[in-house]
Amino acid sequence: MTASATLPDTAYAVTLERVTKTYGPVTALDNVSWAFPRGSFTAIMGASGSGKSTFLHCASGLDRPTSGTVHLGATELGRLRETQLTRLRRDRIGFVFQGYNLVPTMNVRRNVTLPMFLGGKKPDGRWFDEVVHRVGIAERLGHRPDQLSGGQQQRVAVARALVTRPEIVFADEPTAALDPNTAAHVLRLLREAADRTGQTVVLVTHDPAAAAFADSVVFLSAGRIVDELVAPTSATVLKRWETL
Ligand SMILES: Nc1ncnc2c1ncn2[C@@H]1O[C@H](COP(=O)(O)OP(=O)(O)OP(=O)(O)O)[C@@H](O)[C@H]1O
Repeated sequence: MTASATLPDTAYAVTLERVTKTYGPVTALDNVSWAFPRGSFTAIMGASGSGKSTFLHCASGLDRPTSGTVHLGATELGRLRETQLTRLRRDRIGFVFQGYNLVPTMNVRRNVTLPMFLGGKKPDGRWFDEVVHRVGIAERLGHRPDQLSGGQQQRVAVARALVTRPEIVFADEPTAALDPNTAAHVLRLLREAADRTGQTVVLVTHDPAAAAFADSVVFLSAGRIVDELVAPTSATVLKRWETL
């Protein structure tokens, strides 16, 4: 079985075409099409329940759409078997999700390097040092998650997502538990991931200041994309948000 179909344009890291996701009677995503250019940083905003997490889960292959297709580059996710999908997620995607998903029995160093270990990759020591310093967990490498605050655990999750330099980073409210200073550090790291290494960043946030780090903001309402704001500022995001 061939695992990929060729799209006309693979300048896009992720492409959703007419994606619908229903949960029983609830339509969480309603016929959504969108393409994320490689190296772009996009924020997804919308009211609670508008479908942001569902969008992220479908776009990243964590969940399968009820209908429609999702491509990562030229690879159509719907054609992959579970094991292939798991490998693709591990090798090409970095996740920062609500709830952190840290392994409770492993210390911070092992949690951060886990994706590399699982992928059989050799850790890049310099990059590891830089990432743990920049997210402010360098002094905590020997601690277990239950010895850290919520914000510190969130930073470990961010470091874990960035340390493999994945092609795409999906982040669901990665700065929600952080103080403004640390949040800005994390957002700058994500910005640089797009600018310096051409990684594609998709960030779900409720925070206009966080969205202002992105190249564009996509607004969701009732499972549909209702607007895009290019070159956002906190003020323009807030203004658009108020009329959503
Ligand atoms: N596993 C599920 N089972 C049933 N309904 C679900 C499930 N996941 C999401 N939904 C429903 O789909 C809709 C969209 O949910 P989703 O979590 O994507 O929204 P969201 O915009 O991320 O919300 P929030 O900002 O509150 O996290 C909601 O009505 C939600 O109740």
